[in-house]
Amino acid sequence: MAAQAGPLVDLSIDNDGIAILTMNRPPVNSLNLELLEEIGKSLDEVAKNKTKSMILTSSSPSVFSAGLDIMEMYKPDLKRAEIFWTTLQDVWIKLFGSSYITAAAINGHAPAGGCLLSMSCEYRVMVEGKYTIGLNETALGIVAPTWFMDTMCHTIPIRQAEYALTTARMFTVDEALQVGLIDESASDKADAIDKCKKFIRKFDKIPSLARAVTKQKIREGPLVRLQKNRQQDTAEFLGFLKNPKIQQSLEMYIQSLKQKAAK
Ligand SMILES: CCCCC/C=C\C/C=C\CC/C=C/CC(=O)SCCNC(=O)CCNC(=O)[C@H](O)C(C)(C)COP(=O)(O)OP(=O)(O)OC[C@H]1O[C@@H](n2cnc3c(N)ncnc32)[C@H](O)[C@@H]1OP(=O)(O)O
Repeated sequence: MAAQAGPLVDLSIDNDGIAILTMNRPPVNSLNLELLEEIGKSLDEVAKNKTKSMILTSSSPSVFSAGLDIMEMYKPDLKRAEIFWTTLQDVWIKLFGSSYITAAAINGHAPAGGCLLSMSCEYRVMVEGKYTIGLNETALGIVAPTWFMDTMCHTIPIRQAEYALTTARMFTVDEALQVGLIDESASDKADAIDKCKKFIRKFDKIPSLARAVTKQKIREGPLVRLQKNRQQDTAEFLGFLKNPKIQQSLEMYIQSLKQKAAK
């Protein structure tokens, strides 16, 4: 993978007071420990500055995020893997449970953890193109953690979520629109950001405390479930990583990604 140039995230505040959080880990914004830590710090910053809203996007021209960095899970140092997983949990708790308004401008592919980040926002606009979005874990022989599933069930109807999760369905932009996995499509990144801003402006006349408490109450179930089961969730993740069969399939998966990239 290419060496990192520049900061892993960019956090800027526009003239309307909207925070734009841009993931910047070329080539595919795979979520390693350091990127997750930086996303977490930026979410803290947005909350601390009482910014009214945030748009999550990517600096890549074709990938929103490739999901978790496979290299964090392949033959890992178990202490780092534990910190990696708890940092991912923290990021999800901060994003899914945030009181400020959140939207994702999905400017490219969003498999697995990339889909999770976008679904944790309140609104999704995806750029038209040959991009796909979804939770593909079962295709990799693994089970998405319960909170990944809960997040999908908060986004699309439960029947569709069950079907998508069990079949590892990767949705095209049109299919995602049809099922409600995304709210709008856009011609390019600028259009996606504009559409996210239009969504954010819908709240101009809604009292912000009422909005925030309503959001938190509606999202309370999945949040409490993870908060109560964090240790068990982490233990399950580490248990997976210790399984030689999982390590073997990871190795094969990495090879297949590399072969595809080399073509
Ligand atoms: C995968 C099995 C995990 C098993 C873990 C075990 C237990 C865990 C238990 C529970 C956790 C479960 C939760 C998992 C959630 C996840 O997010 S897993 C990650 C799933 N992500 C993917 O499957 C996406 C794979 N990537 C792609 O499909 C494509 O790269 C893309 C995103 C569609 C982009 O395509 P594009 O053509 O633009 O790029 P390339 O494919 O050429 O890739 C460039 C470069 O980047 C490397 N790479 C791609 N994805 C990842 C990644 N997720 N992690 C690390 N590296 C990645 C790719 O190998 C290329 O590298 P290079 O050859 O060195 O250039």
